[in-house]
Amino acid sequence: MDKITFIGGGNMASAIIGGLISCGWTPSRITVVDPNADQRDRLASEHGIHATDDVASAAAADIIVLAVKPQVIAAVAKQMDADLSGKLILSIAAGVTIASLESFFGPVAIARTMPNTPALLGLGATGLYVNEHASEAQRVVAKGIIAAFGISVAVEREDLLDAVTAVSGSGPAYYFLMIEEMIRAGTTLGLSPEDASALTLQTALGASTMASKGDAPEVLRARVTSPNGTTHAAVISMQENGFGEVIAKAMTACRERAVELGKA
Ligand SMILES: NC(=O)C1=CN([C@@H]2O[C@H](COP(=O)(O)OP(=O)(O)OC[C@H]3O[C@@H](n4cnc5c(N)ncnc54)[C@H](OP(=O)(O)O)[C@@H]3O)[C@@H](O)[C@H]2O)C=CC1
Ligand SMILES: O=C(O)[C@@H]1CCC=N1
Repeated sequence: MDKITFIGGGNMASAIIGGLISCGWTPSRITVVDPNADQRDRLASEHGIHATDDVASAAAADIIVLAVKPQVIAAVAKQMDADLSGKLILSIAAGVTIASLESFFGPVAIARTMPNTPALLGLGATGLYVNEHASEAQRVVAKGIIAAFGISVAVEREDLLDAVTAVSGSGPAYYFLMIEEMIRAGTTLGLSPEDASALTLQTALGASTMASKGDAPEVLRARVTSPNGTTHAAVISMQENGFGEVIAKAMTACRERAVELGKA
């Protein structure tokens, strides 16, 4: 059975580890490396996995997940300073290209991915691009790991991973912001924060569940929108205030930041 080591035990590693374990990975196959003792203690007690601060020890694993900030990866490679032939490196770092990763770790099998935090619930949406050094078996392993915490999309070109970051990697935050703002506005309109929150959250769940059943979002929206009714008034206001433009600009900024992070 393959052993997997996460370098970096922060938000995203926690989400993926939670997903792997709830999908049946035994904790004894999973190690996390993190310099922060509190972080290590939390992950070890929460998941029953091994936690260490010894980055070099990661080279012993079959699969090494790079779950540190993009700017830290070069230092991690220096600390490891090991021949990783035959291993699979799975990077989740935003923007960091396969060319950069190969310059740090050598010509080894690399799966560059872009997951998102709903992985914690098994509801992750992940983009995947695998380099030419990965065998078919390693590609299958990478897809299997991702499948443990949600769906995946294999992109045709590596640069499309930055678009994946703009859609789904950072995407949960856009929905959380929408939820925050709807609760705030509902409260301004007179509801208690508790009621505004309960109604907003159930509406988000209901809408996303309906949208996932196959009908196009514009069709579902049309069914809510009575002629010249209340929804029409709200949607017209959103469109007149540049809602589509706001989203498009935000996602472009996201992709540009991913490209920048890859150059850092
Ligand atoms: N959060 C998200 O939604 C997503 C994040 N990502 C990517 O995941 C990666 C991690 O992000 P995220 O989990 O949010 O970040 P976090 O800051 O939560 O986690 C990174 C962890 O790595 C630790 N760390 C720092 N240096 C080292 C080192 N040399 N060796 C081992 N561990 C180290 C940090 O410790 P300390 O805090 O003490 O420095 C921290 O615990 C990033 O590259 C990001 O682009 C990808 C998709 C989604
Ligand atoms: O904000 C970030 O940089 C990371 C990458 C995608 C989601 N979180």
